[in-house]
This record gives sequence, C-alpha cells and structure tokens, in this order.
Amino acid sequence: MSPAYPAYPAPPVPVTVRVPAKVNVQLAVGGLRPDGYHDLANVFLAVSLHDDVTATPADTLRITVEGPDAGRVPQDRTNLAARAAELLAARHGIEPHVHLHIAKDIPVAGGMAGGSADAAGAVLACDALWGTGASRDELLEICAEVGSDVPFSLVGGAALGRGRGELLTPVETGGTFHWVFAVADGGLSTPAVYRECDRLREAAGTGSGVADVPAPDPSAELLDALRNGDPRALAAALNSDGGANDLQPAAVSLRPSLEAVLRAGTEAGALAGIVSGSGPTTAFLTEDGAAARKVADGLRASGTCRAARVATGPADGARVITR
Ligand SMILES: C[C@](O)(CO)[C@H](O)COP(=O)(O)OP(=O)(O)OC[C@H]1O[C@@H](n2ccc(N)nc2=O)[C@H](O)[C@@H]1O
Ligand SMILES: Nc1ncnc2c1ncn2[C@@H]1O[C@H](COP(=O)(O)OP(=O)(O)OP(=O)(O)O)[C@@H](O)[C@H]1O
Repeated sequence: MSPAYPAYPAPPVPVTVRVPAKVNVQLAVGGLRPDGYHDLANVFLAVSLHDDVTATPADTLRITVEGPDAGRVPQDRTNLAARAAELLAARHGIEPHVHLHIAKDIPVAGGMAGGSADAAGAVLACDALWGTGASRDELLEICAEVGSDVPFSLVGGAALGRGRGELLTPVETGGTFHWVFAVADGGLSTPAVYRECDRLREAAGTGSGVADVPAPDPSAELLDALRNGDPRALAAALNSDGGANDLQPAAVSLRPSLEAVLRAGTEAGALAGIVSGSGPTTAFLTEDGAAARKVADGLRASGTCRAARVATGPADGARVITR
C-alpha cells in the first residue's frame, strides 16, 4: 500500500539560498587556448559579501533583482541565474517554471563573481524546489557549463581552480582573513581584461599562446600562508615579485585610476592590496577586524572609490537558508 504522505516532506516554499563573493588570492594565467580560455592556477577564497537567491514556483521563468545596482543586472534569460535554472531543468525533463528573485549585495561586474554566485544559488535553490535529487557532481557540472567561476561559488571556502578555473581541489585555511573591498564606479568586462592581458604579453614580445606562456602553478608560499592562517605571510605572497594576480596589469591598463586606489589602501595601513580577479574591485588584506575598519575609513576619505566594504574569508559556499 502506498503511504498517505510522500516519504520526504516537500521543501518549504520559497527556497532561499545564500551565496558568497570571491577574491582570487592568486590568479596565475597561462597562455590563450584554442577554445578561447586560459589555463589557470586560480586560488579562490570565498568572502562574507553575499547575494540571496529565492526560488518560488511560477507559470514561467521570471527574474527579479533588488539592490542598489539592480539596474545593471539583466532581468531576462541572459541572467546567469536563469541560464543555470534552464540547464538543471533540461537535464531533468522539467519546465523551468520558477521565479528567481536576487537580493544583490555583491558588486556587479566587479571581479567578485557576482553573476556566478547567482547562478550557483539558482542551481541549488531550483534543485531543492524541484526535488531533482541531482548529485553534487551533477550540480558542479551544470555550474561549470554556466561559467568558469560558478563551481567555486557553489563550494565556497578556499579552493584551487585548474583548467579554466572549474576543476577544484580544496585548499586548507588555518584561520580567518580580514579584507576591505574598494568598490569602483562601473565595471570591467572579464573577456576584455583577458584580451588586454594577451595584448600586453604580445606587446612585451613574450607571445600569448599556450606554447609561449609557462604553465601556471600555485605558489607554495601562498598556500602555506593560507594553511597557517597567517595574514603577514599571505601579504608577503600577495606583494611578491610580479604580483599574485596576472590580470592586474591588464585591469590597471584598462582602468589606470586603480593605481590610486591601491596606493590609498596601502597608505591607510593595509598589509597588501590587489585587484580582485578581473577587477575593478580592489581587495586589501589587513591584520585584523579593527585594522580593516581603519583601512575602510581611509579608503572612503581618499575619495578614490565608490564604497569600501569590510569582509572576512573563508566564507561558506552556497547554502539553503530557509528549509
Ligand atoms: C577572472 C575570473 O573571475 C577569476 O576567477 C575568472 O577567470 C572569470 O570567470 P567567469 O567570469 O566565470 O568567466 P567565463 O564566463 O567562464 O568566461 C568568460 C570569458 O572570460 C575569458 N576567460 C575566462 C576564464 C578563463 N580561464 N579564461 C578566459 O580567457 C574568456 O574570454 C571567456 O569567454
Ligand atoms: N545574476 C547576475 N548578476 C550580475 N551580473 C549578471 C548576472 N547575470 C548576468 N550578468 C551580466 O554579467 C556581467 C558580469 O557581471 P558579474 O557581476 O558576474 O561580473 P564579475 O563579478 O566581474 O564576474 P567574474 O568575477 O566571475 O569574472 C554583468 O555586466 C551583467 O551584464
């Protein structure tokens, strides 16, 4: 006899998933591959700036966005959250009929994987809403189809991304790191920053292809600093010769005003300052929470950025917060 009730309760509706932003504490960029991507040694750290993605049953796929920068986020099927929901639905023979509401706090087009966070949030929220029973590996595959940063948004913490950044292995962290993020006016396009990186390499005469650029590798010094939870050692790795972010010269070339932001952050007492991923957000590592608040005040007073936000990392990956 079949039971009167399903074996598992239906998920409470709506389902809200909280997803973190990221900073790349190392971004070693190899040569341009024939498929248009670059091989990476990408050391991701999730940080405590979040978007919330809420999934509610609907008659069609609908996206709404709230937050100060909502006007810069597409509210149609080009939104990465919509693409993620469509991919999950297609795999399970479901119509992607869902309303996805994004409460956006991660800077838009800022190099902090905001769109990727929303995609990972949508995958997890829709999986719970539709009860697809997809495995973690399947969710990660869908994330990787949407974009190179999306799998990390799902797992969070700290991880090394190889390949184009989608092949993750966990990285050990021995403590909490305190950061300040200087948010810039306007964004930078990720493909444009990679193209500028290639152009600078060509102009320097080194070539930009896979045969010209050494294979990217993670820094042992940097991984040790993360493992030991040691901000001063991490700062030394961030400040090392050539820098920790191979996209930084390209981001600064496209947005020369970032030099002044980086200077203002270090003058305000940061241990190190880097461009976050493809920028234009800049990330400042500090000794502790009090130092972070002081650096944020200094950045605000400098007038070099639109906003300064304090955050800590590692932070959890995407997780359901209403169940
Ligand atoms: C800069 C980073 O944020 C660092 O984590 C990522 O590498 C970018 O990841 P993402 O925004 O998820 O990028 P994707 O949506 O996968 O790719 C967008 C475009 O960025 C460029 N791209 C991206 C990743 C990569 N490893 N090499 C690339 O050259 C390609 O032009 C690609 O067409
Ligand atoms: N859910 C979304 N949130 C923000 N932008 C989105 C979203 N979906 C699509 N986009 C588009 O993607 C572009 C890049 O936005 P996003 O905030 O993801 O950049 P980013 O943080 O620099 O990305 P990354 O760090 O992964 O390279 C935006 O200009 C916007 O047009």
